[in-house]
Amino acid sequence: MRPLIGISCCQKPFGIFATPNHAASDTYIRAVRGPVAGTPVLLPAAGEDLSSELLPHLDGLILTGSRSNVWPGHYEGPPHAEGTPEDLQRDATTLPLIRAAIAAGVPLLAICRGMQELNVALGGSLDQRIQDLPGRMDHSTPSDQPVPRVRTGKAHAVRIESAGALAGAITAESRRAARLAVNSLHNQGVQRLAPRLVAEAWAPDGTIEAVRVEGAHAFALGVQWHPEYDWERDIDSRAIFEAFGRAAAAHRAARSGALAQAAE
Ligand SMILES: N[C@@H](CCC(=O)NCCCC(=O)O)C(=O)O
Repeated sequence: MRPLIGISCCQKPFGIFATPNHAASDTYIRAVRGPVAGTPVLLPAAGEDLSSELLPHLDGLILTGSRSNVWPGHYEGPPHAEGTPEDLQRDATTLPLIRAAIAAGVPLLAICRGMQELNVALGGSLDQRIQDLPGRMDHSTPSDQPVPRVRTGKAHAVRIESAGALAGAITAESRRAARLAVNSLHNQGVQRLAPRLVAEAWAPDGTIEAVRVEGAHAFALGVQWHPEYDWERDIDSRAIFEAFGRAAAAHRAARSGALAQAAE
């Protein structure tokens, strides 16, 4: 049996009546069916803590990227600029789910907005527009490039902590180089790092690009870039998903063993 991988959804208006729906990009589904070797399960932005109902059935959790942003009230930040997209229902679902998944030892891979949620869920804060800060790069989606290029192209390099969880997940060649080239589609980023998080990768301007959860019982990694866009061409993106998949498969085996023991 493949491990069950929860994928966080956003609440988005669909159709002529702009009816709220729950959605995640197909790129996450394909990554789970491919290098993760799991079964994807979409988790709705239900607006409430579903941890106790969901986590006993999940072997891994992917916190997805999104144009929307974590509500600043969750980290005592200033209100967003007018028109900045938010998703309060998603926040209300993912922030407690992240804390519970870490406590329960459910493997977790947090991507872009997901890494920002991880930082906020554990007590950190966010800068809302990195590009406006002195000495910082513009990490956002360039408006002058075709979208496919932005997603599958490389925007900048990141320096990697050579003895961390990310280094253990990527290829030996990139580990030795302590460097990766990544895409970049974000305005926000880590301001105050949460107490339990350890920074593991940095952009040239110092922006934190990857974190691990210190003392986590299982795989617990966040990345600010999007490996789901280019894992079919980028061996390190693929390796990150494969490492997460191995952790989810181990969780599945342990969970199956526990279920079998309980049935005796
Ligand atoms: N909104 C946050 C997080 C950015 C993010 O997750 N980007 C992915 C957008 C989805 C896409 O365009 O493919 C921020 O701006 O920092």
